[in-house]
Amino acid sequence: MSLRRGRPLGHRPCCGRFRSSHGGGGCRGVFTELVSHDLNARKPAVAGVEGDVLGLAGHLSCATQLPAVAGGGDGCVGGGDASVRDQREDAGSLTRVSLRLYDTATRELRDFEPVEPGRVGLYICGLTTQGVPHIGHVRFAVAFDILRRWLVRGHGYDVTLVRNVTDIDDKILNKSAEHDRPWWAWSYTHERATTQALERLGVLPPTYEPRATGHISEMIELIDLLIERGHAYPAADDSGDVYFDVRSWPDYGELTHQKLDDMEPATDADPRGKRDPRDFALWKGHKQGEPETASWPTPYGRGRPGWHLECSAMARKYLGDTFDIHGGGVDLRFPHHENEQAQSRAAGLGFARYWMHNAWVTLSGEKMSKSLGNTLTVAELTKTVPPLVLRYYLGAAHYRSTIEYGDRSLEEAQAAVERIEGYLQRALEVVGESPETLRDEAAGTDVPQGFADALDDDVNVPEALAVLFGAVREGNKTLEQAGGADRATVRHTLLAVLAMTDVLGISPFDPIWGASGATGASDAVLDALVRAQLDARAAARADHDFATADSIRNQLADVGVIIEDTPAGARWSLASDAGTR
Ligand SMILES: Nc1ncnc2c1ncn2[C@@H]1O[C@H](COP(=O)(O)OP(=O)(O)OP(=O)(O)O)[C@@H](O)[C@H]1O
Ligand SMILES: [Zn+2]
Repeated sequence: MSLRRGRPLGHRPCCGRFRSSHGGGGCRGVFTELVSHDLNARKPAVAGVEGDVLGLAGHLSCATQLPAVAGGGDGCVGGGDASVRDQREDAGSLTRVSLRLYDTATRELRDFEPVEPGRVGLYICGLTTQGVPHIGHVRFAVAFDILRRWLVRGHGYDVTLVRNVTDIDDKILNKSAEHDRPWWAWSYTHERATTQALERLGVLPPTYEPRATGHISEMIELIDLLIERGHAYPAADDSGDVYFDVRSWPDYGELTHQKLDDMEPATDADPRGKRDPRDFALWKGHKQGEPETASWPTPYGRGRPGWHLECSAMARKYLGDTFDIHGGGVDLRFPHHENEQAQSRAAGLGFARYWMHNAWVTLSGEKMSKSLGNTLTVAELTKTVPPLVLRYYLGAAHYRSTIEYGDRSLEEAQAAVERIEGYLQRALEVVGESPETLRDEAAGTDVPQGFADALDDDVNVPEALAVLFGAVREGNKTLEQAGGADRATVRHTLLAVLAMTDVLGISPFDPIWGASGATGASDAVLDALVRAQLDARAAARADHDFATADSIRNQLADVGVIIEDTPAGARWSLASDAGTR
């Protein structure tokens, strides 16, 4: 394959099937409850970073809308069409433009070109293991999981994903002390809870998941470098702190487009030992009353990592001095990411070339947050909502749009998942194959052009879903054709839908849902049991024993199993409140 303009090495062009049949139409059935443009950004510690930080204004005219689930989406290509306009390169063949990502540093959509052809280094800031994760906490992981899948599946990149664990900080020390637990036990308990929550939501494990406390020597190395270059200094008092000297770095504020002179020190900034109250801690000296085990020896005295420094040190170790994408929640832009970038660049490193930030999950317009007490934990919510539905819910909105939590929007997500699942099950019946036998083939199937274009347009999942539901609608039409559906046509659409659900991490047949109790193994057992009942009912009807047949039907209905009699036999599904009756 020859190299094409704007396409990285390893980029796998998609086949272009379905291009015209699923790409067009208007935007129908929007989830207005689910998504709003209200960024509701928490006020930064300094002046000057408010406004359209995620670059939404005027850009996502359609990206914040989800396709109709009841009727199938009609596609939603109007809003983002400038970026999905194909470039003609080879005579007679259309190829899509290359991947474009919204870079929150430059505040524009940029063509994505990796440092090293064919490879992508992606760093995302993971959680501080101070508590069990709520659904706001895990949104970033779902959003970047979709990006990662698309980089691999759509572009053939070899992706190294690093998601750190902040396993020591003030909050962890305070909370563990409150609960009379060692800080490391408290931290590890919540690291496990986080891993379980992410696994439950089908988030693929990162390539590396480094803990801050395992990278002290890398941090010291970076501090030494910064001191040597005149950008850091040990505190003037004997606190053992080491600070970054913001005045020594003229580009400080570059990431969030602020000037140092316009910045005010954070209200909780401790000025003792600092040259400037805006200087931030690279290293925190051990304080009296803190556990000895929460400090490590350094040339500057015993202490523990500063939050910002750990990410710079771990990104460098696993991704190199310069890497491709750095991501995280929008609230991390300042001061965390600004400081990460300043200290890394001041140390002579290139650091991240693209910055991506996801918006918040809000409840009644407020950021879902432990401190506000308006949280819903993943563990609690998935007791009543299938993890697949929650995954769909968190991933379906554009990553730069706020998700306002609401029961209705969760129900809509459930309906969307059921629509996909219902279609896939019917199509599988017609082709007479199982999801397991089709898995490998689906993994090698190209996704429709419109779907690829949407994801190449700054991971526009709402638009990609519109294409997916367009295919489901077409697939359903084919299945309903009088005289029986053509098997080859059904199979073709079935594979395309399976491929699309794979990319978004919402394939109902992914074994991960079985492990977490949503579908899969437990469903297979349930299916066998219900089918045995349906066979008994069919036998009763054949014997004209309608009382028994009705009784079986009623028993199933009582536990939430809905039966639909079709020319091909009885089919069953679960009512949305099954299991809670
Ligand atoms: N409501 C939310 N919506 C989206 N992302 C969130 C939300 N709350 C936290 N995050 C993200 O979770 C990640 C980890 O955050 P962190 O562990 O610092 O918790 P936090 O922001 O202090 O949460 P809380 O306010 O609930 O204590 C960050 O990337 C942050 O952007
Ligand atoms: Zn970080």
